Amino acid sequence: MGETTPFEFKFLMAGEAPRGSYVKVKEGSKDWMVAQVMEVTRSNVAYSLSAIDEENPGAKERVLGLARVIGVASGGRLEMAAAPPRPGDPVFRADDHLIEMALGLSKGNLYIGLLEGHDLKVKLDADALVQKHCSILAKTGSGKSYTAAVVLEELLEKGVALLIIDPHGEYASMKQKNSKGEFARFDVSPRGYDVTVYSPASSAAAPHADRPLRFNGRNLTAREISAMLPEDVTNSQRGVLYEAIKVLEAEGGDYGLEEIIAQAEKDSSKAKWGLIGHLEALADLGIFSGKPTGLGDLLQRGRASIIDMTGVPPDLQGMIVAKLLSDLFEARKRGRVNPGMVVVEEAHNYIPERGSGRAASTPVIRTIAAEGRKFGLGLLVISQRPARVDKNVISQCNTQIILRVTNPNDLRALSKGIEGMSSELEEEIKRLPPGTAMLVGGEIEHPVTVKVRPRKSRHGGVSTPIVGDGRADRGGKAAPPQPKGPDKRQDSGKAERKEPAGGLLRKILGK
Ligand SMILES: Nc1ncnc2c1ncn2[C@@H]1O[C@H](COP(=O)(O)OP(=O)(O)OP(=O)(O)O)[C@@H](O)[C@H]1O
Repeated sequence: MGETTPFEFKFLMAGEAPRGSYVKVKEGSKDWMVAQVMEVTRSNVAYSLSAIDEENPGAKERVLGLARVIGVASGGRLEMAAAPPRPGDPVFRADDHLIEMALGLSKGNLYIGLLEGHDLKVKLDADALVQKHCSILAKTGSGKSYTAAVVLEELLEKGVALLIIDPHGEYASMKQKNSKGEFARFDVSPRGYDVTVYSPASSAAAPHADRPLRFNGRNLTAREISAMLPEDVTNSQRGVLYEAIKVLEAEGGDYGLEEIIAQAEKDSSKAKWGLIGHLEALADLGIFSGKPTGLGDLLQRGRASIIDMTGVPPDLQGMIVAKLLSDLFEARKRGRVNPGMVVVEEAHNYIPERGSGRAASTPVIRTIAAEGRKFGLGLLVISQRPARVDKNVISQCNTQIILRVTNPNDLRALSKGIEGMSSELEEEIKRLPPGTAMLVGGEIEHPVTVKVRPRKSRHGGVSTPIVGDGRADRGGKAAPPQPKGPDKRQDSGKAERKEPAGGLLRKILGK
């Protein structure tokens, strides 16, 4: 009792300081100690059985806040608090400038949203995000693709070239302007972006695509084809491939996939059938026929190229991503294409964690995660199943954007893969409302909770209702809850604005 520590303190509230908001208290004579309100408790001794006061029970109500210390702002820098604040000292609502400084919010140039509990813009740093990679992890319906699109819009405005692997064709709507959202409150002007949709499927199967995605299928080396094959293709099957191509090369012929298949068929081993099956699936898709797509076209400054995988079987998607990203990474190493960022939606399908699947694309995405920054190729991975995404890749992502996650395995995976993830943060993550994200890492010094800004472009990830009560078709689950939050949040935002910054809150003795 009567204690404060350099880590936390309790205080009696006279004004408003909602959970998650920031407060300040003098540390010593001149510097401010900044703390975040973690818990708010309301109590009234008049209602305890031993002391019922029927005359004026309201007078005995107390609102207590528990604040966790972030640090001490000293000379424009945040330092660790060495001493506890003095019991009895007044606690104030922290002002915007101090919060910006303490949390490192002012360093960035990508506007993500408003800090929870304060109408303060939270910005991430474009260079750090691209060079040191980023992950967006959340359960379905939490606003994952919406938030991803907000990040992508900001990157496009900074002139970053984007290549988006889009399994469900959700991102094509970035071309169009958004028509609904709290634009004024978030200081956002709707607009569309320069986006080209490519499809690996035939033009009949993908009429919505702007262009087909095609590769040069002539004289592919055994290594190039091998890199496209799923991880579970055996060494004997790969051996058949190397033999077939060796013969075709020795004949000096100009060969394509058809010739490789025909040559592999001549092999006497049974292993050939598994290989031929994969090669035929690729040939049937027509991905190697027609004019090859220019790699330079795919990475253009301030523009997004979307690889829309709608209608492409999952194992072929992995093979296409493997080929595309290997070619792109090689071209980037040689400086033949612009720097840029590769965005992988539904990343658990393209870089599955061991034991939860295999994909041909795993090795190249791991390579980009490990070496991409040397060559100016960033990675943004998005998934609703953190536990099923390759931990090697997640741990390479310096900036994490986490929305609501409730599955215990996924929460465990977040804790393992992300530095500084505490059990308290895990609790927070379970409770995040849709459209509210926690930012961890990057240039942000301390995890922050952000109400993600409205999209400038139209959101294309809306589930299709299949029954009258608004249930959705995705995985048979109910439609993602529409964010009831914004209205409520707006109210609380207004209430907070009424309270003058620095409103006096009286601190009482510790616990
Ligand atoms: N920041 C936000 N502001 C306003 N609305 C939002 C915001 N974030 C999400 N939403 C709303 O929540 C809905 C669900 O978001 P989103 O489609 O991004 O979910 P998801 O997590 O990607 O789900 P799924 O896995 O089903 O694609 C969207 O239709 C959108 O209307």
